[in-house]
Amino acid sequence: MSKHYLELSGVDMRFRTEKGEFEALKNINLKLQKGEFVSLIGHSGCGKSTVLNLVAGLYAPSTGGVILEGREVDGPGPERAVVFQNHALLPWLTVEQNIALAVDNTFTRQSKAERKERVAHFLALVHMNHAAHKLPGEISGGMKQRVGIARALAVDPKVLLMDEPFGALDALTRAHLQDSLMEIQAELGNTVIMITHDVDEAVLLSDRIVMMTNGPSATIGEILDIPLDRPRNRVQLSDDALYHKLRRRVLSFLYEGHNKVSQITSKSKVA
Ligand SMILES: Nc1ncnc2c1ncn2[C@@H]1O[C@H](COP(=O)(O)OP(=O)(O)OP(=O)(O)O)[C@@H](O)[C@H]1O
Repeated sequence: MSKHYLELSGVDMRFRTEKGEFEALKNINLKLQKGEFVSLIGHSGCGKSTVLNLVAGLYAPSTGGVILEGREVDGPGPERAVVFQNHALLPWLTVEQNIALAVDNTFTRQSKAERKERVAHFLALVHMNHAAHKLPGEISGGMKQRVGIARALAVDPKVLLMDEPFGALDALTRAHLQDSLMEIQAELGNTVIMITHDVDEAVLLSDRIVMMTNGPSATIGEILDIPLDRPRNRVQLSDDALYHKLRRRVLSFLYEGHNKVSQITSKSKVA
């Protein structure tokens, strides 16, 4: 078994289009440890969602493979839960029922009482017990996103995949949810891959930031370690020199322009 928990190994992704084949990703190599929080950042269209879809098992790589705990991913599975930007809750079910549906489908051998308790636990974890009986149409965008996260976590995924989970939210709600996510991850220790366009969000939440070059044939340009102590406090970090250095490194990567895949993958540390 690979000593890494999750691995993308030599992954290329080519799509068939009307104009012929389009190579979105070229030679993606990434290894994650269990419990690691990794962000993917890069310009629009570089292939971040494609990477996530490959790990989710929604796409099969054209070359290479995705390996989780030594086994090749060959389709979607409950051990890899996805949270999208637009929460995708079923509008005719209450908050509680939305989570219960996922729990009931996954834990078929558990008693009704056990499943009910699980739903309540995850509702409480995202501070949504007070709205358990509301319909998605009756709650705010931030609350819907909390429910989406609870639903994803309630099935005990080994890997949580998040595609710009807070992208559609106002700054304050976003900050609250980032804090909640850090607390939850500290408690549950899920392995997370999150796509974001927000440099501050990436530095605040991540153990490592994976920076992608522009497509076509996008690849990993640089991987930045984020050695900031946890728990992290956004107010304290605003005065932290290392935080600013890391932030600057990501910004300069994004603004340097990476149209051509000229460099081999480098791993950088900002000391
Ligand atoms: N099913 C598909 N068929 C053909 N081309 C695709 C398909 N899915 C993605 N692509 C192309 O692959 C490239 C990467 O797309 P992807 O959605 O992964 O980028 P992204 O980095 O997530 O973008 P954004 O940040 O704008 O969401 C784009 O050029 C896109 O047009």
